[in-house]
Amino acid sequence: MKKVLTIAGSDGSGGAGIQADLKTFAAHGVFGLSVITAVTAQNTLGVQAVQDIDREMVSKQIEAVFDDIEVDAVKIGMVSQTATIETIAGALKKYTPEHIVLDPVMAAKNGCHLLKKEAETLLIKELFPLAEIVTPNIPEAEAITGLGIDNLQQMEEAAAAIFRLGARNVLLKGGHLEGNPTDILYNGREFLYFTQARIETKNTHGTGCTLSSAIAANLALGREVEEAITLAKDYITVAIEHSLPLGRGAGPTHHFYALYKKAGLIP
Ligand SMILES: Nc1ncnc2c1ncn2[C@@H]1O[C@H](COP(=O)(O)OP(=O)(O)OP(=O)(O)O)[C@@H](O)[C@H]1O
Ligand SMILES: Cc1ncc(COP(=O)(O)O)c(N)n1
Repeated sequence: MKKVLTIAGSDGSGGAGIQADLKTFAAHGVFGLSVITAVTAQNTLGVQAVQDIDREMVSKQIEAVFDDIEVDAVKIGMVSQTATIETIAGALKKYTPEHIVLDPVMAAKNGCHLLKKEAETLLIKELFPLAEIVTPNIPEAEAITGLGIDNLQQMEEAAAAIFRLGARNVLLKGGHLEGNPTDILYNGREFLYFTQARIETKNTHGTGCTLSSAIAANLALGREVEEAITLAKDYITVAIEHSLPLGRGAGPTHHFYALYKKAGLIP
Protein backbone atom coordinates (compact mmCIF):
# COMPACT_ATOMS: atom_id res chain seq x y z
CA MET A 1 0.00 0.00 0.00
CA LYS A 2 1.28 3.50 -0.85
CA LYS A 3 2.00 5.82 2.06
CA VAL A 4 1.27 9.56 1.89
CA LEU A 5 2.26 12.06 4.58
CA THR A 6 0.50 15.35 5.27
CA ILE A 7 2.43 18.09 7.08
CA ALA A 8 -0.29 20.57 8.03
CA GLY A 9 -2.47 22.16 10.70
CA SER A 10 -5.33 20.50 12.57
CA ASP A 11 -8.92 21.63 11.93
CA GLY A 12 -11.04 20.16 14.70
CA SER A 13 -14.24 20.78 12.72
CA GLY A 14 -12.99 18.17 10.26
CA GLY A 15 -13.39 20.11 7.00
CA ALA A 16 -9.87 21.34 6.23
CA GLY A 17 -6.26 20.74 7.30
CA ILE A 18 -4.95 17.37 8.51
CA GLN A 19 -8.49 15.99 8.83
CA ALA A 20 -9.41 16.74 5.19
CA ASP A 21 -6.05 15.37 4.03
CA LEU A 22 -6.38 12.03 5.86
CA LYS A 23 -9.96 11.53 4.60
CA THR A 24 -8.78 12.24 1.06
CA PHE A 25 -5.94 9.74 1.40
CA ALA A 26 -8.33 7.08 2.75
CA ALA A 27 -10.76 7.66 -0.12
CA HIS A 28 -7.86 7.11 -2.57
CA GLY A 29 -6.82 3.82 -0.96
CA VAL A 30 -3.45 5.12 0.24
CA PHE A 31 -2.23 4.95 3.85
CA GLY A 32 -2.27 8.38 5.50
CA LEU A 33 0.44 9.66 7.86
CA SER A 34 0.48 13.07 9.56
CA VAL A 35 2.76 15.67 11.08
CA ILE A 36 0.90 18.47 12.86
CA THR A 37 2.36 21.98 12.54
CA ALA A 38 -0.35 23.90 14.41
CA VAL A 39 -3.61 23.30 16.23
CA THR A 40 -6.45 25.58 15.21
CA ALA A 41 -9.73 26.16 17.01
CA GLN A 42 -12.06 26.54 14.03
CA ASN A 43 -15.44 25.59 12.68
CA THR A 44 -17.56 26.27 9.60
CA LEU A 45 -17.76 29.97 10.59
CA GLY A 46 -14.01 30.58 10.76
CA VAL A 47 -10.83 30.27 12.82
CA GLN A 48 -11.03 31.38 16.45
CA ALA A 49 -7.47 30.59 17.63
CA VAL A 50 -4.15 29.11 16.49
CA GLN A 51 -1.39 27.50 18.54
CA ASP A 52 1.83 26.59 16.75
CA ILE A 53 3.63 23.36 17.52
CA ASP A 54 7.24 24.19 18.41
CA ARG A 55 10.18 23.51 16.11
CA GLU A 56 11.52 20.56 18.08
CA MET A 57 8.20 18.74 18.14
CA VAL A 58 7.63 19.28 14.41
CA SER A 59 11.12 17.92 13.80
CA LYS A 60 10.55 14.87 16.03
CA GLN A 61 7.25 14.06 14.32
CA ILE A 62 8.87 14.13 10.88
CA GLU A 63 11.82 12.00 12.05
CA ALA A 64 9.52 9.47 13.72
CA VAL A 65 7.67 8.93 10.44
CA PHE A 66 10.62 8.90 8.01
CA ASP A 67 12.99 6.88 10.22
CA ASP A 68 10.51 4.03 10.29
CA ILE A 69 8.26 4.18 7.23
CA GLU A 70 8.95 4.62 3.52
CA VAL A 71 6.91 7.62 2.40
CA ASP A 72 5.73 7.70 -1.25
CA ALA A 73 4.48 11.29 -1.32
CA VAL A 74 4.23 14.34 0.95
CA LYS A 75 1.58 17.06 0.98
CA ILE A 76 2.43 20.30 2.81
CA GLY A 77 -0.41 22.57 3.97
CA MET A 78 -0.47 25.18 6.77
CA VAL A 79 3.13 25.83 7.94
CA SER A 80 2.33 28.91 10.04
CA GLN A 81 5.75 30.30 11.03
CA THR A 82 9.40 30.63 9.98
CA ALA A 83 10.75 28.04 12.48
CA THR A 84 8.34 25.43 11.09
CA ILE A 85 9.31 26.20 7.49
CA GLU A 86 13.04 25.89 8.29
CA THR A 87 12.44 22.59 10.08
CA ILE A 88 10.34 21.11 7.26
CA ALA A 89 12.81 22.24 4.58
CA GLY A 90 15.77 20.75 6.48
CA ALA A 91 13.98 17.43 6.99
CA LEU A 92 12.78 17.12 3.40
CA LYS A 93 16.30 17.80 2.10
CA LYS A 94 17.51 14.98 4.35
CA TYR A 95 14.80 12.42 3.54
CA THR A 96 14.18 13.41 -0.14
CA PRO A 97 10.69 11.91 -0.69
CA GLU A 98 9.92 11.33 -4.40
CA HIS A 99 6.81 13.52 -4.55
CA ILE A 100 6.08 16.78 -2.68
CA VAL A 101 2.90 18.82 -3.23
CA LEU A 102 2.90 22.24 -1.58
CA ASP A 103 -0.36 24.08 -0.89
CA PRO A 104 0.91 27.55 0.15
CA VAL A 105 -1.90 28.11 2.68
CA MET A 106 -1.95 31.76 3.78
CA ALA A 107 -5.42 32.50 5.13
CA ALA A 108 -8.70 30.80 6.00
CA LYS A 109 -11.95 31.82 4.28
CA ASN A 110 -12.83 34.35 7.03
CA GLY A 111 -9.46 36.03 6.45
CA CYS A 112 -7.70 34.67 9.57
CA HIS A 113 -3.96 34.44 8.84
CA LEU A 114 -2.68 30.85 8.85
CA LEU A 115 0.81 31.96 7.72
CA LYS A 116 2.58 34.79 9.54
CA LYS A 117 3.33 37.70 7.22
CA GLU A 118 7.10 37.52 7.88
CA ALA A 119 7.10 33.81 6.89
CA GLU A 120 5.82 34.37 3.32
CA THR A 121 9.24 35.06 1.78
CA LEU A 122 10.81 32.06 3.51
CA LEU A 123 8.01 29.77 2.32
CA ILE A 124 8.81 30.77 -1.26
CA LYS A 125 12.59 30.58 -0.83
CA GLU A 126 12.79 27.31 1.13
CA LEU A 127 9.80 25.20 0.12
CA PHE A 128 8.95 26.18 -3.49
CA PRO A 129 12.17 24.66 -4.92
CA LEU A 130 11.54 21.36 -3.06
CA ALA A 131 8.00 20.92 -4.38
CA GLU A 132 7.02 19.03 -7.52
CA ILE A 133 3.76 21.03 -7.62
CA VAL A 134 2.73 24.26 -5.87
CA THR A 135 -1.05 24.92 -5.67
CA PRO A 136 -1.86 28.58 -4.78
CA ASN A 137 -5.40 29.95 -4.99
CA ILE A 138 -6.02 33.42 -6.47
CA PRO A 139 -5.47 35.50 -3.28
CA GLU A 140 -2.30 33.51 -2.52
CA ALA A 141 -0.99 33.99 -6.07
CA GLU A 142 -1.71 37.74 -5.77
CA ALA A 143 0.20 37.91 -2.48
CA ILE A 144 3.13 35.91 -3.89
CA THR A 145 3.46 37.88 -7.15
CA GLY A 146 2.03 41.32 -6.27
CA LEU A 147 -0.13 41.03 -9.45
CA GLY A 148 -3.90 41.55 -9.58
CA ILE A 149 -5.78 38.52 -10.99
CA ASP A 150 -9.26 38.95 -12.51
CA ASN A 151 -9.20 36.72 -15.58
CA LEU A 152 -7.56 33.68 -17.19
CA GLN A 153 -4.90 35.77 -18.97
CA GLN A 154 -3.79 37.26 -15.63
CA MET A 155 -3.88 33.78 -14.08
CA GLU A 156 -1.42 32.62 -16.77
CA GLU A 157 0.86 35.62 -16.08
CA ALA A 158 0.81 34.94 -12.32
CA ALA A 159 1.43 31.19 -12.81
CA ALA A 160 4.47 32.01 -14.98
CA ALA A 161 5.74 34.50 -12.37
CA ILE A 162 5.42 31.85 -9.62
CA PHE A 163 7.23 29.34 -11.84
CA ARG A 164 10.12 31.82 -12.09
CA LEU A 165 10.32 31.84 -8.27
CA GLY A 166 11.52 28.22 -8.38
CA ALA A 167 8.40 26.02 -8.49
CA ARG A 168 8.62 23.16 -11.05
CA ASN A 169 4.86 23.00 -11.70
CA VAL A 170 2.39 25.71 -10.69
CA LEU A 171 -1.30 24.84 -10.44
CA LEU A 172 -3.11 28.14 -9.98
CA LYS A 173 -6.64 27.41 -8.68
CA GLY A 174 -9.39 29.53 -10.11
CA GLY A 175 -12.23 28.84 -7.67
CA HIS A 176 -12.27 32.51 -6.59
CA LEU A 177 -13.06 33.84 -10.09
CA GLU A 178 -16.62 33.90 -11.41
CA GLY A 179 -17.88 31.25 -13.84
CA ASN A 180 -16.87 27.61 -14.12
CA PRO A 181 -13.76 27.14 -11.95
CA THR A 182 -10.66 26.73 -14.11
CA ASP A 183 -7.32 25.74 -12.61
CA ILE A 184 -4.25 26.48 -14.78
CA LEU A 185 -1.08 24.40 -14.72
CA TYR A 186 2.18 25.98 -15.90
CA ASN A 187 5.16 23.65 -16.20
CA GLY A 188 7.63 26.04 -17.85
CA ARG A 189 6.60 24.92 -21.36
CA GLU A 190 2.84 25.21 -21.69
CA PHE A 191 -0.35 26.23 -19.91
CA LEU A 192 -2.84 23.42 -19.31
CA TYR A 193 -6.46 24.15 -18.33
CA PHE A 194 -8.54 22.03 -15.94
CA THR A 195 -12.18 23.15 -15.93
CA GLN A 196 -15.29 21.71 -14.27
CA ALA A 197 -18.84 23.03 -13.88
CA ARG A 198 -19.29 25.39 -10.89
CA ILE A 199 -21.39 23.90 -8.11
CA GLU A 200 -23.54 26.52 -6.41
CA THR A 201 -22.91 25.91 -2.71
CA LYS A 202 -21.47 27.68 0.32
CA ASN A 203 -19.98 24.38 1.52
CA THR A 204 -16.44 24.70 0.20
CA HIS A 205 -14.52 24.52 3.47
CA GLY A 206 -11.31 22.55 2.82
CA THR A 207 -11.48 22.39 -0.98
CA GLY A 208 -7.87 23.54 -1.41
CA CYS A 209 -6.58 21.06 1.19
CA THR A 210 -8.55 18.27 -0.45
CA LEU A 211 -7.34 19.06 -3.99
CA SER A 212 -3.65 19.11 -3.02
CA SER A 213 -4.02 15.87 -1.01
CA ALA A 214 -5.78 14.17 -3.91
CA ILE A 215 -2.92 15.22 -6.22
CA ALA A 216 -0.35 13.83 -3.73
CA ALA A 217 -2.28 10.54 -3.45
CA ASN A 218 -2.44 10.20 -7.25
CA LEU A 219 1.29 10.92 -7.61
CA ALA A 220 2.01 8.25 -4.95
CA LEU A 221 -0.13 5.85 -7.01
CA GLY A 222 2.24 6.39 -9.94
CA ARG A 223 0.28 8.88 -12.04
CA GLU A 224 2.04 11.64 -13.99
CA VAL A 225 1.46 15.28 -12.96
CA GLU A 226 -1.21 16.05 -15.60
CA GLU A 227 -3.22 12.88 -14.92
CA ALA A 228 -2.88 13.29 -11.15
CA ILE A 229 -4.39 16.80 -11.43
CA THR A 230 -7.19 15.67 -13.77
CA LEU A 231 -8.20 12.91 -11.33
CA ALA A 232 -7.88 15.22 -8.30
CA LYS A 233 -10.08 17.84 -10.00
CA ASP A 234 -12.72 15.14 -10.70
CA TYR A 235 -12.48 14.08 -7.04
CA ILE A 236 -12.89 17.58 -5.58
CA THR A 237 -15.83 18.28 -7.92
CA VAL A 238 -17.74 15.18 -6.72
CA ALA A 239 -16.79 16.00 -3.11
CA ILE A 240 -18.17 19.58 -3.48
CA GLU A 241 -21.27 18.34 -5.35
CA HIS A 242 -22.14 16.15 -2.35
CA SER A 243 -20.84 18.52 0.34
CA LEU A 244 -22.44 18.40 3.77
CA PRO A 245 -24.58 21.20 5.24
CA LEU A 246 -22.90 20.90 8.66
CA GLY A 247 -22.73 23.92 10.96
CA ARG A 248 -23.89 27.47 10.27
CA GLY A 249 -21.14 28.53 7.85
CA ALA A 250 -19.15 26.93 5.01
CA GLY A 251 -19.68 23.18 5.43
CA PRO A 252 -17.21 20.43 4.47
CA THR A 253 -16.95 18.38 1.30
CA HIS A 254 -17.99 14.72 1.17
CA HIS A 255 -14.92 12.49 0.82
CA PHE A 256 -16.53 9.12 0.64
CA TYR A 257 -19.49 9.80 -1.67
CA ALA A 258 -18.02 7.98 -4.67
CA LEU A 259 -16.91 5.02 -2.52
CA TYR A 260 -20.22 4.73 -0.66
CA LYS A 261 -22.12 4.97 -3.92
CA LYS A 262 -20.01 2.21 -5.48
CA ALA A 263 -20.53 0.03 -2.40
CA GLY A 264 -24.30 0.58 -2.61
CA LEU A 265 -24.38 2.39 0.76
CA ILE A 266 -26.00 5.45 -0.89
CA PRO A 267 -29.09 4.75 -3.05
N1 LIG B 1 -18.07 26.08 -6.33
C1 LIG B 1 -17.19 25.27 -6.89
N2 LIG B 1 -17.57 24.31 -7.74
C2 LIG B 1 -16.68 23.47 -8.31
N3 LIG B 1 -15.35 23.51 -8.06
C3 LIG B 1 -14.89 24.44 -7.21
C4 LIG B 1 -15.77 25.39 -6.59
N4 LIG B 1 -15.02 26.19 -5.77
C5 LIG B 1 -13.75 25.78 -5.89
N5 LIG B 1 -13.66 24.74 -6.77
C6 LIG B 1 -12.45 24.01 -7.11
O1 LIG B 1 -11.92 23.53 -5.86
C7 LIG B 1 -10.50 23.58 -5.86
C8 LIG B 1 -10.03 24.53 -4.74
O2 LIG B 1 -10.09 25.85 -5.26
P1 LIG B 1 -10.08 27.29 -4.67
O3 LIG B 1 -9.72 28.17 -5.79
O4 LIG B 1 -11.42 27.54 -4.01
O5 LIG B 1 -8.87 27.31 -3.65
P2 LIG B 1 -8.84 27.19 -2.10
O6 LIG B 1 -7.43 27.02 -1.72
O7 LIG B 1 -9.76 26.12 -1.68
O8 LIG B 1 -9.44 28.53 -1.62
P3 LIG B 1 -10.07 28.82 -0.18
O9 LIG B 1 -8.91 29.10 0.73
O10 LIG B 1 -10.99 29.94 -0.39
O11 LIG B 1 -10.81 27.57 0.28
C9 LIG B 1 -10.12 24.04 -7.27
O12 LIG B 1 -9.92 22.92 -8.10
C10 LIG B 1 -11.33 24.86 -7.70
O13 LIG B 1 -11.41 24.97 -9.09
C1 LIG C 1 -5.72 23.93 9.48
C2 LIG C 1 -6.18 24.55 8.22
N1 LIG C 1 -5.43 24.41 7.09
C3 LIG C 1 -5.86 24.97 5.93
C4 LIG C 1 -7.03 25.68 5.86
C5 LIG C 1 -7.48 26.32 4.56
O1 LIG C 1 -8.55 25.58 4.03
P1 LIG C 1 -9.04 25.62 2.49
O2 LIG C 1 -8.78 24.26 1.92
O3 LIG C 1 -10.53 25.92 2.55
O4 LIG C 1 -8.27 26.67 1.77
C6 LIG C 1 -7.80 25.80 7.04
N2 LIG C 1 -8.96 26.48 7.03
N3 LIG C 1 -7.34 25.22 8.19
